Amino acid sequence: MTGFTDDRRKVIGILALQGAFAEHRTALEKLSCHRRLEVILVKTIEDLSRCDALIIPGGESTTIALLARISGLLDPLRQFVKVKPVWGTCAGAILLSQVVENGKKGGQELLGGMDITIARNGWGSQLESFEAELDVQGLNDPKRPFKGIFIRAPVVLKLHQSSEDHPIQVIAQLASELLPPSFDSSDHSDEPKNFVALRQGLHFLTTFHPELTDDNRFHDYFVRECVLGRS
Ligand SMILES: NC(=O)CC[C@H](N)C(=O)O
Repeated sequence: MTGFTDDRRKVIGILALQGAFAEHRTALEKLSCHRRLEVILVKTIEDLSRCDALIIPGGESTTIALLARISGLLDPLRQFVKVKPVWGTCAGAILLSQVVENGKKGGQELLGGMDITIARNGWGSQLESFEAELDVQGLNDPKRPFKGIFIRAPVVLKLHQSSEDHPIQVIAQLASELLPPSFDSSDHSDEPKNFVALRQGLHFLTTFHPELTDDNRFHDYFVRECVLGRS
């Protein structure tokens, strides 16, 4: 609503079915603006209904989706994604994607939200886990690189055509020379395999784990741009 100021603290939920949810809570609590936030762990439909925004942590996307179905959260989460800001990290990024490749045999349930195709475990067994400095032009203090921690991370394969209202913005990239050999220049397509943090409209995804570092610039970005910036 134009001109409306909301003095209530924003409630940020962290989906707490499986994975690195506790680390996200710690990172949010260290933000300078944390007094404007209430951070809650989300395990039930009632928890979700209190949230103004949600973080879906890393872990195992198939397990998180299964537990969401069992706890009756899957459809409420799909509704939530349509109207409120969501940040997905790693497994959470997979859940936020529209299409997954290399998903679980027999199919894998997604929430959608970001118009992209993502490859689960996209780095393969060769580079299951690695750390790399990221170019973070979309963050505060952009000249300072960010240590990206990638753990069986997904790879963004394709940005789908998105409407002018909701363009996809690249927030962080991995230097091309850090891509595994299977992604080198022999692949002449312009698919964006080095895009590791993207924003589209309300939503934000990182294919790595900012919550496992002491650098909370991605948490600051999500809160500032997607949550508080909307009041
Ligand atoms: N660190 C992670 O979140 C790993 C994601 C995991 N490979 C999945 O499919 O969900």
